[in-house]
Amino acid sequence: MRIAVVGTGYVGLVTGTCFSEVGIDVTCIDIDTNKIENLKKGILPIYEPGLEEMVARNTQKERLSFSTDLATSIQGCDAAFIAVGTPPGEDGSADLKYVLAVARSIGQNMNDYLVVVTKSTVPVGTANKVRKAIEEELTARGVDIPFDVASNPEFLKEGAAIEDFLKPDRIVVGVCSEKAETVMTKLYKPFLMNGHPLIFMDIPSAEMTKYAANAMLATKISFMNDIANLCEIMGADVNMVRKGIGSDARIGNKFIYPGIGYGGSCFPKDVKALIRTANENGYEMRVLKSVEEVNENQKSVLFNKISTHFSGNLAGKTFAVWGLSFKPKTDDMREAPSLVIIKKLLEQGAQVKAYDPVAMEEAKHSLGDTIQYGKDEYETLIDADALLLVTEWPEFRSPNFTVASKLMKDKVVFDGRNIYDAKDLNEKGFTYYGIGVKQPVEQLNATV
Ligand SMILES: NC(=O)C1=CN([C@@H]2O[C@H](COP(=O)(O)OP(=O)(O)OC[C@H]3O[C@@H](n4cnc5c(N)ncnc54)[C@H](O)[C@@H]3O)[C@@H](O)[C@H]2O)C=CC1
Ligand SMILES: O=C(O)[C@H]1O[C@H](OP(=O)(O)OP(=O)(O)OC[C@H]2O[C@@H](n3ccc(=O)[nH]c3=O)[C@H](O)[C@@H]2O)[C@H](O)[C@@H](O)[C@@H]1O
Repeated sequence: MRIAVVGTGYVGLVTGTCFSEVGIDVTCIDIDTNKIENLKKGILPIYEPGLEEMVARNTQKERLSFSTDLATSIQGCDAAFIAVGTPPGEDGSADLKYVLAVARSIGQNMNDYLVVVTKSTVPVGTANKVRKAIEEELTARGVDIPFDVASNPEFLKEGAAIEDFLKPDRIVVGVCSEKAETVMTKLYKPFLMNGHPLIFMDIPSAEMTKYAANAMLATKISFMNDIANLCEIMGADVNMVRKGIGSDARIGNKFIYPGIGYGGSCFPKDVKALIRTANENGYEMRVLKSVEEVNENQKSVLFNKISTHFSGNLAGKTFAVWGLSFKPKTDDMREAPSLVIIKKLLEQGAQVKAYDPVAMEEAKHSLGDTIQYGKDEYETLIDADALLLVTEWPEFRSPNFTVASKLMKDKVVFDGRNIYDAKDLNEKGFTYYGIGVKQPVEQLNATV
């Protein structure tokens, strides 16, 4: 089989590469000439574990190629996947201009039956707009070429994208013809070996499934952040509460980790877009509005603890920040909570020295030289007044706190992801702050 994947970002590049890995001929297309030229040389636009090797392997086997030329690349394809961005417009709704531009381009160039699959996250009704755009272009050309539209939302997580794509919990496909269902079944057959379900449904339901999934996950996180904040007030420990509720299979132990608010390119924008879609249709998503509000507040929780600890005197203080990306194992800085915390510290006249294993180059696009960047995590600690753990990269999980204590000016840790043991740090002479975590008795006595 042969497919084209239009848009070579986090989703398009992973989708195209994984399809080629199972033996399908794939052309990945992008309008960004620089991106495509680099990909041809094996230079990837993003950091995603395992992707570079997989791209190299499949390019070498000539199952994966890169092009800016959509017109040529879609010829002879069974399906064309649209995987371009759908960023939030000013009113929060998903901006469909990139998706529809690709649809028009497909309509202008297709010469044979094609299934046009929307992989981008798009509101209910988008497949109809895609169909209309293609029909208009075919009419303008005076040709009548059969085609189908389908919706195939993507559920991969950055940092684990290959694993998620190759071994999906489920594959959701919205179709409206048997012919399209047959093509999609053939394409996904290699991924179904281990019993992962391929769920066919109508197109609006598939489009809605994507938003419902992200909204549910965001809700779990905001709920736990609310519980964490209450734990703190009431003298309970959210780490214990999380274990206590997570062992109930109905609740589950995933996505209930409190922190400094969810970030990334999708939860914030998809929650906004769903609220907006509902509004436009006369319905109010009350739960999701609160989810958003809790998340906005949560981004300030760590800063508020810092401000309280230093009695509001942050000018001239130096803070070591470990982790910049919105989550570990990615260089993605979109809506990263680190940006909010750093901005607040800088506004108060503090200095920031940060280290991230892969996201520093990307971070420089938004932070520039307003902060210093460390060669490694320990360098950031030299003369620091406190350490802020912002992104829970594996390399930050068990640092040598004895070394750290010798480098730092003041021994204070603000742990935005609850990865350190409060008692252990206290014993090593550190003052510890987590999110909804009980402070050790010794620390409380010392602060009183
Ligand atoms: N990033 C993620 O983890 C996930 C993203 N999604 C959804 O997938 C979609 C894509 O997201 P990302 O991959 O993160 O976006 P991205 O911003 O990383 O990549 C989009 C790519 O599309 C290209 N593009 C834009 N217009 C084009 C055109 N007319 N022709 C060819 N290429 C064009 C851009 O140059 C860019 O390389 C979004 O709707 C997003 O919500 C869904 C699941 C996971
Ligand atoms: O539509 C998308 O783009 C994707 O969005 C998320 O994936 P992603 O944003 O890559 O990363 P997640 O692992 O979901 O983390 C999102 C944010 O939630 C935070 N989070 C996650 C889990 C948790 O328990 N607590 C928590 O605060 C993370 O720190 C991060 O800031 C979803 O998990 C994917 O299924 C979906 O395909």
